[in-house]
Amino acid sequence: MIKPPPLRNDCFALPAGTHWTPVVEALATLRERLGPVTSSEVLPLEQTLGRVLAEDVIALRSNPPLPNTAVDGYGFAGPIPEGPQILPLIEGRAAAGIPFDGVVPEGMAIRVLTGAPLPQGVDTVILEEDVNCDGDQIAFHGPLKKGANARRAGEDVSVSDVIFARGRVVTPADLALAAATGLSELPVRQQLRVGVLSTGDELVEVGETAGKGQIYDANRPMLLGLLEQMGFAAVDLGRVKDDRDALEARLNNAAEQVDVILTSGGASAGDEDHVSALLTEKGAIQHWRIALKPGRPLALGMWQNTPIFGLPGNPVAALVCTLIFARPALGQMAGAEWTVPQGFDVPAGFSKRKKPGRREYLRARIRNGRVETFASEGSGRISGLSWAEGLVELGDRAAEIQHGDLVRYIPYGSFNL
Ligand SMILES: Nc1nc2c(c(=O)[nH]1)N[C@H]1C(S)=C(S)[C@@H](COP(=O)(O)OP(=O)(O)OC[C@H]3O[C@@H](n4cnc5c(N)ncnc54)[C@H](O)[C@@H]3O)O[C@H]1N2
Ligand code: MOO
Repeated sequence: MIKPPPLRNDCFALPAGTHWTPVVEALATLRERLGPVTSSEVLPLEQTLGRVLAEDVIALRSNPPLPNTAVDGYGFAGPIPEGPQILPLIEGRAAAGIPFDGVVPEGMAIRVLTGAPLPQGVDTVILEEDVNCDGDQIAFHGPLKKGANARRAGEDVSVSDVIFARGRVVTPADLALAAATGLSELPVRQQLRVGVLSTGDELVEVGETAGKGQIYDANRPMLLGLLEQMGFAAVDLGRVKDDRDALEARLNNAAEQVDVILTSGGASAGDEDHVSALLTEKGAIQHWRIALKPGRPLALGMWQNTPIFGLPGNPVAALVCTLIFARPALGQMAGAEWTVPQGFDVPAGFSKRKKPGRREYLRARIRNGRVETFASEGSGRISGLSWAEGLVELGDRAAEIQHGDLVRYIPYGSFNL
């Protein structure tokens, strides 16, 4: 006679006998094994936003290129001693883009406008609001330090300085710095091509009529959107049924088109979980049981030299695994630095008991200085992903969290979302 196993209330309990790979171990494997696969090109500056720099970048010009005035006012030679001062004005003025070519004699002043290169003989400027002027001379109170209200040539960046390190992702501010230092083009890497494939007999396409037992493919638009926001070239590989031959054919095709493949669904060990089965049988699989909630049946493997992230089908798990595992790994494959998402310790606005021995991510947001979490931890509750503005990360060892305890909150923005 067979006996039933003891009942489990928590479907996420870590069954004995399986090796549960800690998150840090899986991350370390990815970091160690996945290197840059993209080639480089030189692009005009305006096409480089979000691209990864292929080389260190050197300033071709100083910023500012010449000493200049930081304010509208009057320029002269400093320093100026304490007490009332009267200086005669010389004819002419210096404005941004229209320098004054003459020399300002010692003891005289000249009208200057913000950004104007300092004329010869001028190293100090007084703000026009602090001056009385009758057209021929100016009166004001000292003291003024030599160099007051002036900017030194190269005080921000000197010609030949390294302004960006290889592997940096170009930001809008970087476009300003590159332009200011005379760069009209940058050496960047080509975008990493990341394919997204959904698996499952139950899936239909948005816009189609969903029959009984069918659901709309929600993961694909989400994953394609995530990848695009992270700066990768997202490639839609469509959907495939729970059929091993069809999946194999689709993966063969995908391996020729893209640098890396994300699948969702079929990552677990059920009868219809073909992704993990196929990878085990004909590819190579690195990890597929991770001490993580949600996202424990994550498959990390290779198919014809193309890395595959076999994401769990549940949308919440698919998103968490993409942010935690795929994002830094894809970044490194794209030639960028390995990234660790920036989090903050914030008092918990919730209490919770947790199984030690696995890491957990909860959908969360901050209200009134505390982190609140979504009402359900169900991995299919997609609405919680939209409700949330970030994730709470509970470390492997955490067991009991009480109101007011500090917990790690990682805003979506830390993942570039
Ligand atoms: N006996 C066990 N069953 C399950 C385990 C387990 O350890 N033992 N793990 C559970 C966990 S945790 C997760 S997560 C899921 C993940 O399994 P799979 O990756 O094999 O995913 P599927 O079974 O194919 O799908 C799970 C769930 O997600 C829905 N889904 C799939 N693709 C999409 C999509 N593109 N858009 C929207 N929803 C999708 C699918 O219909 C299922 O409801 O396994 C648990 N089971
Ligand atoms: O861990 Mo599953 O990945 O909860 O949804």
